[in-house]
Parts: sequence; structure tokens; C-alpha cells
Amino acid sequence: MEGVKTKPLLHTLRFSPLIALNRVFAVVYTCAILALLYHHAITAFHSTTLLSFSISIPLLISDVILGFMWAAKQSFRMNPVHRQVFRENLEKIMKKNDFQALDIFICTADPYKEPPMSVVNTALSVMAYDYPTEKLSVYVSDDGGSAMTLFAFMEAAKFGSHWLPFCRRNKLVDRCPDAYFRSSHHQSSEAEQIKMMYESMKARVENVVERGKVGDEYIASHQQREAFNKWNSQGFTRQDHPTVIQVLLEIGRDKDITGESMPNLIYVSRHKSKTSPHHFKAGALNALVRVSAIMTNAPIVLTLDCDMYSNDPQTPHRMLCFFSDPKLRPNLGYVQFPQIFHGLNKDDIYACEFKRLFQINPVGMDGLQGPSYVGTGCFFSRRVFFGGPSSFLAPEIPELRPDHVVSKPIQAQLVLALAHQVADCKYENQTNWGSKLGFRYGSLVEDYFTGYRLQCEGWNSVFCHPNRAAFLGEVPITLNDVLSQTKRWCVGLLEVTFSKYCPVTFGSKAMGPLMGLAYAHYAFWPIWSIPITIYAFLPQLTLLNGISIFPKVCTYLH
Ligand SMILES: O=c1ccn([C@@H]2O[C@H](COP(=O)(O)OP(=O)(O)O[C@H]3O[C@H](CO)[C@@H](O)[C@H](O)[C@H]3O)[C@@H](O)[C@H]2O)c(=O)[nH]1
Ligand SMILES: [Mn+2]
Repeated sequence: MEGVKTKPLLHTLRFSPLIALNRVFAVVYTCAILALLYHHAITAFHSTTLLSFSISIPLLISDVILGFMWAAKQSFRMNPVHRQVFRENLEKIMKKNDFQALDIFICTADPYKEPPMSVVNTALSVMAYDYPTEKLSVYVSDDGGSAMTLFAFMEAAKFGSHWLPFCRRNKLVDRCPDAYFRSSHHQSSEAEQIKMMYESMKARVENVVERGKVGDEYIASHQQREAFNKWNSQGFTRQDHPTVIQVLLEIGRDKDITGESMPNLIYVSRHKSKTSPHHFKAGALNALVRVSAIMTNAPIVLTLDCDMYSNDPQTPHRMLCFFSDPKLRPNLGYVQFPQIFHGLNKDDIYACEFKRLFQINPVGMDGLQGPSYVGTGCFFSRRVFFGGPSSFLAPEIPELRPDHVVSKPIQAQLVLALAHQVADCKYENQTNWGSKLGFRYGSLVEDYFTGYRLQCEGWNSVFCHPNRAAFLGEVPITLNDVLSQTKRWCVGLLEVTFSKYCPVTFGSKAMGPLMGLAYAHYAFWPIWSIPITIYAFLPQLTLLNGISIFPKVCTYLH
């Protein structure tokens, strides 16, 4: 209709043209698989010798597993969709002032395996988002309980006051300092100056890490000394220490060198005790959900691994294109960006890119109820941590409610005291945290399990895959690390498979068969190893012994 102004589009959805083809193919292929299984069963049934029986049974088992995995995978192919985001339209629809506040969680756990400089780079890259700084809060969770990490962040807070205005003024796209200085396009004298500052910060931090402690010469103020004194108290170890919360930057109080406000930057090392379970990353994230609720309580929460830096300052705009769509909003639980890696080793010999897992399968789930959560690069609505979309579950204290309005400054005595209280290792005893509230406990792959449970509760999710990677992370590049990661993932997934939450039963009932199968495809991922091992040995052994195991064409022609 002419004269009627249509609102500019924020995002569109396009169904993949392959859908019809995929479905026809699935039917044909299912027939072929059933025929093959029938053949195996008949051979096993008719086998006359123990030898032929003991060959056909493993083949039958292998092919049943492969057939099941193939069937589960079809869920990703039934309805794949592609989304496009028009972030440039966002500011035509809403004012910057109306953007929702954002709490960013960065997890780190070990200053030696995850160097503080890399964590600092991740933090700086998101502090420099093209987003109103008075709406940004960055929380760092340090499960390593390390003074070196705190020191690195004190340095980062200082460097940030130069880095943020520098990024803004020069409209940089690479806002992770390390990535920017690694690329070659910085020639101005201003860039050289910033680079020198960065290098000198890096040298100080690395020196501290090398020596394993923060030397006196690095402690500049009384406040800093007080912070580090906590580490000097009796029996402060990584597994056993009180809560440490340090506000390093505060909106309104701390300004950058041009006089603009800095975002909040808060260091949190939750209380740990050898007698209380800490629940690994899920425990760390729940502590942050609560501490941030007390201090800022932003309606949107971004979770990041410490090695995953922002590669695009416009990412929050993209996320808002979904969260500010009134049609999506009521049930939208999270917006997941893919995990994409830099620094893969040449030819990626250990197949760590996991393109199918992080980039292809989510497109398929996006056409159903939405992609699974992969632990990093994911923007949540804070509301998801408190029950399903239509069944709100109130937390124990009103200050943790997602609709609670924070009225006191983050450094107010009361606020800090309460923040310490909710980061206590005993706080979760006799509460719903980990079972019905927050990130879920019970699996080593807390991301998979949490996303799964949220979707079972009725939350939808969206997969956002822009051309320029929103985040770039690191992958294990040595065999040892790859094996240990794979083992952790397999154990975590099997923990879900053999629980009452098995996706085939619980998941299918809660979300329908296709979503159930999609999650089952991951839950059963470790059992790939069975057919792979059988096929790696059996055909070769039978070939060497002159036994034929595959059907001959002539058998079927007569
Ligand atoms: O007790 C812990 C253990 C780990 N972490 C942090 O958790 C993140 C992921 O741990 P990592 O050892 O790097 O695991 P990966 O297997 O490489 O990570 C993938 O798998 C994890 C488990 O499924 C997810 O949490 C991650 O987001 C996902 O990237 C890191 O930032 C750690 O610092 C903690 O904060 N506390
Ligand atoms: Mn990792």
C-alpha cells in the first residue's frame, strides 16, 4: 500500500532450497540401510560356523550404530534455514539510549595454560565494542584464583583508557590489541605509540607470570596492595580461598583519556573450598550470574571463553536485531554465534575446526527450535536462567530476580557485601542453582547440557553467522590436548545419554522427535568409536584370511 511506512527490516529468514531434495534422499537412503541391516541379520541367523557368526554380529552392530547416527543426523537436514541480519537498520528503529545493557562473562581457569595476556586481549576486544559504554559490564571469572591474572587486569584497565578511544577514533575493526598489532596495517605515529604502551604492559604481565608472583615494584597504590594482600593470607590456594571481587573500572567514575566513560570491569574469583564441589565452568558461570545480578543485572548476558576474542565490534548490534524483534522476543532464549578458530595448525591434522559441529549443524537446528549452546559466543536473555518462558522460577533472594532494578553504585558497601555472599561456595546448598536455575550441573559439557535443558523448557534460540567471524578462538593443536579435550567431551556427553535426560526419550518428549534426534546425535557421538574400531580391523583381518564378508552382486541377481 502506498503511503504506509513499513518498518525497516532487522533480519530475514530463508529456507534452504535443498530441503525437498534432502527429504527425498533420506527416504531412499533409509530403504538402502534397512536392506543392508536385513542382510546382516539374515547372514548372522544362517551362519553355520562360529567363525562366520562372530564376523557377522560385529558387522551388524556397527551398521546398526552407523544407521542410527545417520538417522539422527537427518534432523539437521529436514529444515535448514539461513538468516540475514540488517544491523544498519537497528538505529533507525531504536535510539542508542534504548539499547539493552549487556553483561559479559569471561571465564579463565589457569594462568599457565591460559596466559593472562590472552585473557586481557579477549576482555579489551569486548570492552571496545561499538556499544554505549555506560551499558557494558565485563566480568572476569578467575577459577585459577591467581594474583597474576588480577594484576594483568589492573594493567588492562589502564591500557584500556588509551585503547578504547583509539579504536573509536580510527574506527578499527580489529579491536583485540594482539590481533591488531599482528596485522600489518598500522603505520601512524599514534598507532606506534599505542603499540609501545601495549608492549610494555605485555612485558610487565609476562614478567610477573614468569616469576609466579606480583613483585612489590609493580604495586602502585595502597588499594592495589590491599587487593594483593588477600593472597598473602594463610592457606590461600587455588582450590581453597575466599571470594575476591575487585572493581577495576566503574562506569561514571573511570574515564578514558578523552573523558568518555569506561565500561565496568570487574574481577571475580569465587570462594573455593576443598569440601564443597565447585562444578567447574558451570559453577563459575552461576557465580557470575549472581554477582552480576547484584551489581548490574543487565537483561542480556554474553558468555565467552578466555581464548575467544571479539573479531567484530558490531556483534552486539546483530544480537539486538533478534532480541528487539517483538515477534521473537517472548520465547527467545539465546543467540548463538559460531565458534571459529584462528591459528589452526597447517592442514588441521587433528580435525579441530569442527565445521560441521559449529557451522553446519546449527543451520539445521535453527530451522527447528534453534541451535544448541556451544559454551562461548552466545548472548542469553537473563530471564532464561529462571525457569521456562511461561513458568518463572523465583530465585532465593529478590536481588537476583531478572527484573530487579539495581539502584546503588557497584562499589556501595551493601552491594559488595551481597556480591561476596552470593559467590560463597556454600551459597548454592539447598537451592535450585544448577538443577533448575542458571547453568546446569551434572555434565562435563555444561554448555550442551544447559542449552538442551533450556530448549526442553521451551526456550528458542537463533543461529547468527555473519560473513566476518564475530569471535575467533583457539583450538588445541597438540595431540595430547586434543585427546584430553575429546575425552572430556565424550564423558560429558555420555553423562547426559545415561541420565534421565537422555535426548531420545526426555528430549523427544519435550521438544518433538526432530530436536530430540538432533540432541541425540551429539549425546551418542562417543559411540562412533565402536563402528570405527570394528571397521578398522575386521575387514582387513578377514581379507588376509581369505574370508569374504560383503554380499556379492551375483547373490542378488539369481
Ligand atoms: O573449572 C573450570 C574449567 C574451565 N573453565 C573455563 O571454561 C572455558 C572452556 O574450557 P576449555 O578447557 O577451553 O574447554 P574446551 O573443551 O576447549 O571448550 C569447549 O567445551 C567446553 C565444555 O563443553 C565449553 O565450556 C567451552 O565453551 C567450549 O569452547 C575456559 O575459558 C576455561 O577457563 C572455568 O572457568 N572453570
Ligand atoms: Mn577451549
